[in-house]
Amino acid sequence: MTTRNSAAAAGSQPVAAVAGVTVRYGSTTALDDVSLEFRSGVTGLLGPNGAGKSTLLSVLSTARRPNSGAVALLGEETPGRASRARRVRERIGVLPQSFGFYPRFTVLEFTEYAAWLRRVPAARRRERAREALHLVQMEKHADARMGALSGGMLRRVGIAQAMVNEPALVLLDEPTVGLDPAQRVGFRTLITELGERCAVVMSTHLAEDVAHVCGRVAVLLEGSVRFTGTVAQLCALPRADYGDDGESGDGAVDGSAVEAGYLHLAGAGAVTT
Ligand SMILES: Nc1ncnc2c1ncn2[C@@H]1O[C@H](COP(=O)(O)OP(=O)(O)OP(=O)(O)O)[C@@H](O)[C@H]1O
Repeated sequence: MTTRNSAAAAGSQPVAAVAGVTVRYGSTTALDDVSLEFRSGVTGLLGPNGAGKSTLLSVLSTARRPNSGAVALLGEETPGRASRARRVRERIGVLPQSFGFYPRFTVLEFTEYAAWLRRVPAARRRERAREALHLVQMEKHADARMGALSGGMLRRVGIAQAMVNEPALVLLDEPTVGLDPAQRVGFRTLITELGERCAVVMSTHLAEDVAHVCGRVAVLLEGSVRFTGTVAQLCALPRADYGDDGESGDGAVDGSAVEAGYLHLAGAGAVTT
């Protein structure tokens, strides 16, 4: 049990928004008329395998253009001119579910390479790479080969490469998958810290991740948004009849309450708060 990220629940301006977004892969509709806004702090995208979470992150990263609908990122309407999309991309950090790397690269070389890809000026690349590695507590492994890292260390370097351009928006696709319980706890702390620096959108199918890290949450089921609101509001759904808001006296929620809210939605219509 932990304290929720209150910054995310605050009524700040949206950092990113999608309106009426539909994405199809052939005959599969991965996102169906999805409208969502993302603000500062950590927002969770919660849903089962195939719900459309990764597809939504690919739209938010500008990697995929929707078949229809509007996308606004960091104050810019996209998709639009290539130069505008590139400008936006330079202010976004992405941790995909898996990322490729040359195994003989050192951790520092890989992070500097990510800085180059994100068009960080040459004079600042090394400094930024070191700062990003410090953020994820990997600076003492800067000279280690990428191919020799454990899964948890690789995920940390993955976060470092996502933060190397000092992004305003960070997209994390299932960042805790494959981590052992202790690593997962450490990662939740790290993601909470990221949410204090920039807006973070994190996809997950783990209710515990949402309970520990997120201020707001959107539940996606079969490509549709079934809930948006605070984590406490999601927890309150099954208990609404009793006037229980799912929140303990210290503003904390737990994973089982999030899971109960999530399961409640399986048989319910869309809820927006
Ligand atoms: N490149 C693709 N080609 C065809 N269908 C795809 C492609 N990518 C995703 N899909 C389909 O789109 C739907 C949404 O997939 P998506 O990967 O966005 O879901 P997800 O919620 O991220 O799932 P997971 O938790 O398993 O990563 C699924 O039915 C999936 O099979």
